[in-house]
Amino acid sequence: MAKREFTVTNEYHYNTSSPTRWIISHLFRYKFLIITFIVLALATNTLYSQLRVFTGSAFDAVLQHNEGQLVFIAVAMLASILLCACVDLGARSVVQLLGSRFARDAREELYISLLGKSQTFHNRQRVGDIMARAANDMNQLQDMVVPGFDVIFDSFSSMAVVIIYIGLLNPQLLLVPVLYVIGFLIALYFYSRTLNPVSRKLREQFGVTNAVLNEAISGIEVVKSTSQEEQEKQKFAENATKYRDYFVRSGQIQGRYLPTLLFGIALALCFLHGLFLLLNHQITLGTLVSFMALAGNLRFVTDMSTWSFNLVQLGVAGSKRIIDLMKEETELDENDGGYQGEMQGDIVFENVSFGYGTTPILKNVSFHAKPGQTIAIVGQTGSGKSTLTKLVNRIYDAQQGRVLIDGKDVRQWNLDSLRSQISTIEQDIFLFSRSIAENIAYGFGSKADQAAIENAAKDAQAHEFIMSFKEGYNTVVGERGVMLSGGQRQRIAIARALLTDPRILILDDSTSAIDSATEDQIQKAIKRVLQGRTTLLITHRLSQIRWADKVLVMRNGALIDQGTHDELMERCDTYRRIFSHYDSAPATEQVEKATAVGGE
Ligand SMILES: Nc1ncnc2c1ncn2[C@@H]1O[C@H](COP(=O)(O)OP(=O)(O)OP(=O)(O)O)[C@@H](O)[C@H]1O
Repeated sequence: MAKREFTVTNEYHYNTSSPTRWIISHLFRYKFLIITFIVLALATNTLYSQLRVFTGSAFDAVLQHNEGQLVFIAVAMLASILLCACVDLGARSVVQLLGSRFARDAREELYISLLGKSQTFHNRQRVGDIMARAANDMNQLQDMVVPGFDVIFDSFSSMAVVIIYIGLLNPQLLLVPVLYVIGFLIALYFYSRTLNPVSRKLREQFGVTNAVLNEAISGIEVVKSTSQEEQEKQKFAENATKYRDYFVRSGQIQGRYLPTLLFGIALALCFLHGLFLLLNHQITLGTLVSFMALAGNLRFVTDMSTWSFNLVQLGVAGSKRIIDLMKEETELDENDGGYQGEMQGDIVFENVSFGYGTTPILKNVSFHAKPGQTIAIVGQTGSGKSTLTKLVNRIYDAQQGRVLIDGKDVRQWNLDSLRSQISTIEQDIFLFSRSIAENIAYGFGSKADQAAIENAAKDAQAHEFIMSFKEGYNTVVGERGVMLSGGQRQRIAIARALLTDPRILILDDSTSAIDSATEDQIQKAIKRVLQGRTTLLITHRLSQIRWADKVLVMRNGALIDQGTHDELMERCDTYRRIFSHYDSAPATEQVEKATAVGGE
């Protein structure tokens, strides 16, 4: 079984070895619905064919002036029509239920799988492509069952029933229909084979087109500010054209569909053959009428097979894309049986090296943070400060060396237990498009009450600005929290961390452009959130560095020195360069200057 960072209890496991097996394993969860549908669909087709036979019998009754039989046939036809309508309604409802359950289960399966994927996986994937698979390919699955499978089963069962009925009328009449069915199946096989690769490419191109659109819309601010609408338009047009070309190609294949022509010829031959048997007194006129009406029923399967097979092909192509996504390798495992203790917050980096690809980013980093200590991390931009913190809660794993928490390698911890006791306040804070209260309570689930949320917000210096909104804590913050300023978002994130009360806090406070009143509030909030937990604090602010028990100085991925602010001022050149002009300029500026020096 593939590695996963998240699983749910009692999860149903589907066979993902191939698209067809996956579809079957989904559908077979609902055997009762399948059997009911098969029985009802067969009953509908039998009743429908019986109606054709009644029509022929009515002709014979008219020719024989048998009024009694004519009345009986009329009543039987009416009853059959009513029964047929009811049974058909049942069949359609059951298959709809089957299709929607299939789509729901598949959506849930994909969603759980995406939640369980590692950060490296999500870095690789384009969001637009995932969305295309999750939305459009999923819809394609539902269409594959209804009307796809529904129509295919219906037409093939109708074909079988028609052949049986014709055989019962007179076995000699089977000659042309059977030849037609054989020809039809061969043509259908070649049709599917030609259409299959085009359908697959069509689905893939849809994913690419969607990803391009998604990127342009997500980065709309950059597109506008750099006046690159034309470039984006062209890029989209190129992809949309490719999509259209596949669509046209698929249409051409459908247009060359042979069975429609075959059917016309077969119907004419059926009539000739029937006429021949009639003239030789082997069948009655009524039988000929029934035969032609039954043969006419084959038109349904001929016409429907073009688009219903196309739907199935698109569904199978969509299934393949969904399975491929679910089967994508992920690097970390949830480690269900791992260590689950209450965390003290002791962090040790032991000769840790790491790179995102082949280029090393962190080189042989070692340090120790005791429970409750605040460790500031400073260094030039791109020196690996954020990367270092990402190894603590296993967003990534160290490639060499070990990261230990409370003396245990993070890889030995149960992932959920590890991550739930570590909070991160990123530089680029992500808020969900939900209410402020929900955003603060995120990570605490439904356990947080309003009073606790408000207390956390007060401690994070956020209560005041939240109350200035008309809807207070119920204000919805817009996608990614766009309705809030950077400083406001940061305080919401601090409130979230205060509420979760983690043992280890990772705080990236590299933002600089904040006015002094807000700055003051943020400083207070950060000072409050540091209390009582081990904190890794990425910062450019001297005031915060002064609170730290230890400062780590990073340069080009190496930890070049560590100690208290005073010790480092005394012995570390790079560090001294950072703060040598502190008296007059803000710390951020100093770091920027030092970055230029440090990078030399
Ligand atoms: N997801 C990623 N995939 C590939 N490379 C990455 C990824 N994230 C960061 N890097 C690279 O790793 C290096 C270190 O980045 P990191 O974000 O850790 O630096 P930093 O010191 O936190 O920088 P800053 O102060 O600008 O935030 C950079 O060269 C960056 O390009």
